[in-house]
Amino acid sequence: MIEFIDVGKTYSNNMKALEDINLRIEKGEFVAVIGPSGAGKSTLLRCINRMHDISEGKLIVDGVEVNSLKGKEIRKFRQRIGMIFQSYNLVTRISVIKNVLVSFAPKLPYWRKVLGLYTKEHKVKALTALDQVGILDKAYVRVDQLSGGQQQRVALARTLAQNPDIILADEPIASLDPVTAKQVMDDFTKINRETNISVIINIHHVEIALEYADRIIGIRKGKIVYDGKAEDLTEENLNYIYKGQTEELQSNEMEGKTDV
Ligand SMILES: Nc1ncnc2c1ncn2[C@@H]1O[C@H](COP(=O)(O)OP(=O)(O)OP(=O)(O)O)[C@@H](O)[C@H]1O
Repeated sequence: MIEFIDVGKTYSNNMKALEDINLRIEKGEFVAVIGPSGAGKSTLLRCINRMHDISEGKLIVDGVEVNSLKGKEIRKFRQRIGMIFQSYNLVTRISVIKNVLVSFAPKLPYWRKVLGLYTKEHKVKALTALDQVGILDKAYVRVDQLSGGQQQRVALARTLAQNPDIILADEPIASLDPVTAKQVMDDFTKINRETNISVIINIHHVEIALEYADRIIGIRKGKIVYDGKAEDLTEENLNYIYKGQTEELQSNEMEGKTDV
């Protein structure tokens, strides 16, 4: 379970990115975080795995108070949380399987790490993860020979091989065409249903968020302005989540500001 209690996040430039966040996400939920650009979606996600430190309140993940973790504890904690990015974060000049095997590197003794010697068990786990996302046949292909959607699946397989409790995906389909985007979202759904891993996706495509997620969290100016079932989200709710942006654009246009 992920619990935000009165969480706030202010960046060092005094930008208040999150304010009064109170949130509880149970194990196995499929949640989409939506909101206008700059609303705080990435910040929210990245606080969960301690890529960013919170400035106020408490953030508890499976009983662990995230901000109390230090050094090695943080690395161990992050092993339980898979992170998927828009840019895939793969090493494109090496094979698919080698990219997936990287997820075991933190657990390897130094000499094995240096020599890139993974165990048979690791290889089986990596191949199983590739099978789960439907690209087992690409295991020995170089990543730069794959399409964007296939590369995102490799990233997902790498995360799965790590056997996480939670997957955080920051704009995972932003660089994909609509058909491939849906295939990748289907993968997330399958993983979520089959393994009960919690999936939290930060996403710009509202219609895809509504189609795939069970729960929608709408953020506007660092605050949660909607938290409920996808099927209960109304046009009015959506206007409220995104309204601020529209209003600001209009008022900036009226004031003659074009740099927004
Ligand atoms: N490292 C940082 N230092 C300072 N300010 C930051 C930093 N990262 C984000 N911000 C600011 O915090 C606010 C929230 O940013 P965040 O990236 O979380 O928004 P977002 O909703 O994910 O936006 P987008 O959809 O455009 O990615 C923005 O105003 C942004 O400029």
